[in-house]
Amino acid sequence: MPANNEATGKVALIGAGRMGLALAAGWLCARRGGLDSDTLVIVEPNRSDELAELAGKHGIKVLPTLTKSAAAGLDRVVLAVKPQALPALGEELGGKLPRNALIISILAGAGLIGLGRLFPGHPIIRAMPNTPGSIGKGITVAISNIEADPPHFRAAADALLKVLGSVEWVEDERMMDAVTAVSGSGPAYVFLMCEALARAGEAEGLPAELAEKLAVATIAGAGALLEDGHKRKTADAAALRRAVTSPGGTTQAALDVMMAGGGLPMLVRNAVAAAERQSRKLGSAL
Ligand SMILES: NC(=O)C1=CN([C@@H]2O[C@H](COP(=O)(O)OP(=O)(O)OC[C@H]3O[C@@H](n4cnc5c(N)ncnc54)[C@H](O)[C@@H]3O)[C@@H](O)[C@H]2O)C=CC1
Ligand SMILES: O=C(O)[C@@H]1CCC=N1
Repeated sequence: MPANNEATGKVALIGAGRMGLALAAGWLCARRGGLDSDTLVIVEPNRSDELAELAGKHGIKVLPTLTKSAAAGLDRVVLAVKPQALPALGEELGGKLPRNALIISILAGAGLIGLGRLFPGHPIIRAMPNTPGSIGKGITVAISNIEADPPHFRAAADALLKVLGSVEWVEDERMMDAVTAVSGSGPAYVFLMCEALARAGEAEGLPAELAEKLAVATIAGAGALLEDGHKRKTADAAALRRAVTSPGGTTQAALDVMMAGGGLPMLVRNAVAAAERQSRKLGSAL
């Protein structure tokens, strides 16, 4: 791969499900991505309508499996299959990839050592994005193996991952399972909260459509306010929560219920611990 010129080489995306499609859509967006039909190949055995539409619009080749000719000249290979599919994928790709091709894995649990066994000698980056990345509002945390230490590898990965939003780098791989549990899975916790808030509104007599509208607007608005307070360093989540909570008021009544006996903080603590354990378990099975 040419040093300091991260966007010139050929990229293969292996697996175009939810996350793979979000990545590909970002790369093919002229303003953000910089890849085109000459530089991107997608490997996906199950063509969804979304994939067919995206590939058709940009003239991207979609292959059911990576051929030797498509692998020639690749400098970055992004793995976006389920962790359970990784061992078979290692065998499928083994020997086909150019020796110095950078492997970028977004698989939950899959550690650098295990990936290194499947792709020996390759520079490898383990990354954990999240679904808000599909609208450029995600956050990805990444770590590289020793072979990918030279800065141009990180720059090459950054260029691909940044289409999803911001990218943070860590040096201690043990953090990746916690990252997966917090920001990788985290959107689901917020969506569950939204579902629960809408259902509670309905239970209090609101029409379903209005309850859902209120729940969505409240979560989206609170998120935007939180992000603004964080960026401008004016208010954190606790300060914003206190600003809603009048003494003896309605919010206090609700928060008393949410905090009773450890309440929501303890539930979230236990939930994140379960996700972190599951990430390690997925990794140890590889
Ligand atoms: N969905 C999420 O919120 C996040 C998922 N991840 C990770 O991203 C990876 C993909 O997740 P999703 O996109 O949600 O899954 P998905 O199931 O939507 O997509 C996986 C795709 O891989 C394809 N596939 C399977 N075997 C293949 C092979 N040998 N070659 C090429 N393609 C193959 C499947 O047909 C499928 O379309 C997982 O490892 C997950 O841990 C990471 C961060 C967030
Ligand atoms: O649930 C999962 O395993 C994946 C990883 C993070 C979000 N989804």
